[in-house]
Amino acid sequence: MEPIIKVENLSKQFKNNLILNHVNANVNKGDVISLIGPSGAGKSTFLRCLNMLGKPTGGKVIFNGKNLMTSSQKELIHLRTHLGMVFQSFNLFDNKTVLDNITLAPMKVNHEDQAEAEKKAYQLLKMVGLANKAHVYPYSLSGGQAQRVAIVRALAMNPEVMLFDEPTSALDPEMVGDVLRVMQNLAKQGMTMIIVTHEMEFAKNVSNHIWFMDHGNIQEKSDPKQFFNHPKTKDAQTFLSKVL
Ligand SMILES: Nc1ncnc2c1ncn2[C@@H]1O[C@H](COP(=O)(O)OP(=O)(O)OP(=O)(O)O)[C@@H](O)[C@H]1O
Repeated sequence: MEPIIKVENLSKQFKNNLILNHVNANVNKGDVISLIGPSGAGKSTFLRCLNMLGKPTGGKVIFNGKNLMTSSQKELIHLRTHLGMVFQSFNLFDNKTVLDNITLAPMKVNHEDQAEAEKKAYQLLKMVGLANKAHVYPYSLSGGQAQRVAIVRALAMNPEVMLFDEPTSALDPEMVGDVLRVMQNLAKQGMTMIIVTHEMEFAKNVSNHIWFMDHGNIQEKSDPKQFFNHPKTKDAQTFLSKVL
């Protein structure tokens, strides 16, 4: 089976700092990958390079056989709809209702008609326990609710891969479980996911691959059991001794 995403020698330089240093990785359909590592390792930068939100300075990202590095802006807008992204800070439109937040891109970019887009939005809101929030504005949502709406908004585009950038880091502790449960259900349904996270229990119990990143490279790719019980590199051992 061809990987959905192939990352080849990916580099990202900010001024004189090489933040990503020739990263290589493959993502297969159905993979649930937790990308973990110390602060400043390059995890968010890597994730943003996968969908070209941050333009890499070298290497390739091949998504379904297409090299995103050489894709035009127009192609990227289309290709990005297949790579849903959820940010730490929700990024909802404050002046639009929850329903409009969710249906905007499916109607504008995917040219769905309103009835079709709204039907799907209601189904997805129901799935995340927010069916009664369709007509409210984001300011009236808790952080946990806003993040579940952000997940629904990404799902409404029928993505093949979901990218999560520390989706629970900005939440009050009591909200974290609601969001992680939604993500766990997505994983169970077979969604291909890459999650930058500091939630080690989630990484251990839900993902089927751990990518440990430090100093701009993925230093270990393991299954969770092996990684948490027998980290191979000194950097991973040091990291785990601090976070566990
Ligand atoms: N736009 C930018 N300009 C300059 N340097 C940047 C920029 N974005 C990130 N960096 C630097 O790149 C490095 C990696 O940052 P990144 O946010 O990818 O790390 P991270 O592993 O996600 O960390 P954290 O867990 O704290 O979010 C850091 O040293 C950061 O200061």
